[in-house]
Amino acid sequence: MTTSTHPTPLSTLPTCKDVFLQSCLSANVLTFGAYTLKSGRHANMRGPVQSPYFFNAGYFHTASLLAAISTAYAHTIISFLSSHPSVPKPDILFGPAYKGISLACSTLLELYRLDSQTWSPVSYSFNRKEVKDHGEGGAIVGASSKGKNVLVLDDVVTAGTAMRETMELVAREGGQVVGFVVALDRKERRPSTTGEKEEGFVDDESRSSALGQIRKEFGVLSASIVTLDNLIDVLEMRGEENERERLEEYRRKYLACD
Ligand SMILES: O=P(O)(O)OC[C@H]1O[C@H](OP(=O)(O)OP(=O)(O)O)[C@H](O)[C@@H]1O
Ligand SMILES: O=C(O)c1cc(=O)[nH]c(=O)[nH]1
Repeated sequence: MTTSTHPTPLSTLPTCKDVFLQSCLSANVLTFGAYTLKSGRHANMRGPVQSPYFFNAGYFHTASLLAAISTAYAHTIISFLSSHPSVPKPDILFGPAYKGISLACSTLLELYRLDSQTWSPVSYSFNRKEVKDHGEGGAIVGASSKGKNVLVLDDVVTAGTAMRETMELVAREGGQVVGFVVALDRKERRPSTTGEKEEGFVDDESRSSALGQIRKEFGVLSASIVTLDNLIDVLEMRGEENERERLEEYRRKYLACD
C-alpha cells in the first residue's frame, strides 16, 4: 500500500493541477529553449519563429507521472461536464495519435476509479497515423465512433490542426465530437495562413485562439488543465526570472484575443 503526500504547493490552483505542474517541471515535460512547433509559425522571410518553451507529454512515462496527469485530466473533465450541462455525456474518450493515446486510456481508468457507475459504459479509442490495410484494417483502434458522442483528449493545442483533423476523422467514422480537453492550452493566436505579417501580428490582433475559433465555428466547447498563464505564474513563484521573461515576451507577441 502507498500513501500519497503532496509536495508544497507551487500555485493557487487546485491540488491535482498543482501536482501536475510540479510533475511537468520535475520530469522535464516542460522545457525552455528554442523549439520549432508543428504549426511552424515560420512563414516569414527571416526564418522560423521559435517557441521559448515546449511541453513534451511523452515524458509522463512512469506510473506515478501517469497517475499525476490522468488525475488532473479526470478532474478537469468532471468539472468541464458539470459546468457545461449542454455538453452531451461522452460515450468515448478519444486520444489522437500519438501522445493522446496513453492519455485517453489512463484517464478513462482514473475516471472509472473515481466513479465506476458513471464511467463503466464509456470506451476509449484512438487513431493510427498510418491506416492499416490488413487484418482488421482501418484508422481507428478501440471503440467505434459510429453514432457516438466523442470527447477528445490531447496533450497540447497550438494552432488546432490536430483538433480539426480529429473532428474530420470522427465525423467520417459517423461520430460527433462533443468537447476537447487538453493538458496545456498555449492560447496562441492562430498562425497566419499566408505567412505575411506573422511576426508581431500588426494588423491582426483580433485573431482568436485555436480552441476559441473551434467554439465559434462548430459550437464545440473545451477545457484545459493549465494554460500559458499558469506556466508564467509558476515561473514567477519559483523565481525563474529568465524563463518567465522569455515566456512573457512570447505571450505579448502571440497571445490570442479570447
Ligand atoms: O494545435 P496544433 O498546432 O495541431 O499542435 C498540437 C499538436 O502537435 C502535437 O502533435 P504531433 O503530431 O506533433 O505529435 P505526436 O505524434 O508526438 O503526438 C501535439 O501532440 C498536438 O496534437
Ligand atoms: O505546437 C506544437 O507542435 C507543440 C507544442 C508543445 O508545447 N508541445 C508539443 O508536443 N507540440
